[in-house]
Amino acid sequence: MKTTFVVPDDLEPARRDPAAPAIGEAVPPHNPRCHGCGPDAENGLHLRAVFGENLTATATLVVEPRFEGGPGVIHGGIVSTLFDEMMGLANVHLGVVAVTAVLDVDYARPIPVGTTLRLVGRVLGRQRRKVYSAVEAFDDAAGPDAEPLAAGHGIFVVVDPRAHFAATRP
Ligand SMILES: CCCCCCCCCCCCCC(=O)SCCNC(=O)CCNC(=O)[C@H](O)C(C)(C)COP(=O)(O)OP(=O)(O)OC[C@H]1O[C@@H](n2cnc3c(N)ncnc32)[C@H](O)[C@@H]1OP(=O)(O)O
Repeated sequence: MKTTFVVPDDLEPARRDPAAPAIGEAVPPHNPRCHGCGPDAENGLHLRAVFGENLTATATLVVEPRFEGGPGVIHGGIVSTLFDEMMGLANVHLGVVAVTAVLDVDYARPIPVGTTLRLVGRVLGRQRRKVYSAVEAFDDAAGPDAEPLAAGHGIFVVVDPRAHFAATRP
């Protein structure tokens, strides 16, 4: 991967919220209308992630023809959306509401329509209100040792949801 994103080497460890659903359980959608994970989002991605060890969240997704950008390959904006969401879902381990401030995507390989992607989001650590997270997308058919097709990093900032969404929540 050739990203220039810098992960600080002095991150504080992130701690799992004891009240979060157990490892192996589904990550609950944070908003039923969310384009990434909401079950009620018409035309949404409907990601279903499961909590894993080491502050990870994992999901699989088939690259449908409606996700096409270049001929026969996924649109880069869809990859960005998947990455934003998968890191957001991994952050649910922490029991905080954190919104994306920075999203960095390394598109390493073209991803053909029809690929089943395995997406793994992971919390790396914290720095005050910032949560640093990472994500990788693999060809699920390529086996456990395959290199990622794309990878990303994000900085999320913990907010008070009542104040942050006060003006926009329906
Ligand atoms: C109740 C249920 C609700 C559920 C909702 C769940 C949502 C989850 C969704 C999940 C999935 C989908 C996710 C989505 O799609 S979330 C949707 C996309 N994101 C947004 O809409 C966020 C828009 N931006 C903002 O609201 C503000 O800018 C935020 C809140 C991010 C910061 O403004 P705020 O005034 O509050 O904070 P601050 O300025 O004091 O900064 C605080 C710290 O952050 C650092 N910093 C800030 N910006 C940057 C930057 N660009 N690069 C590097 N660092 C940055 C800053 O240096 C400082 O660090 P330090 O000084 O400590 O070192």
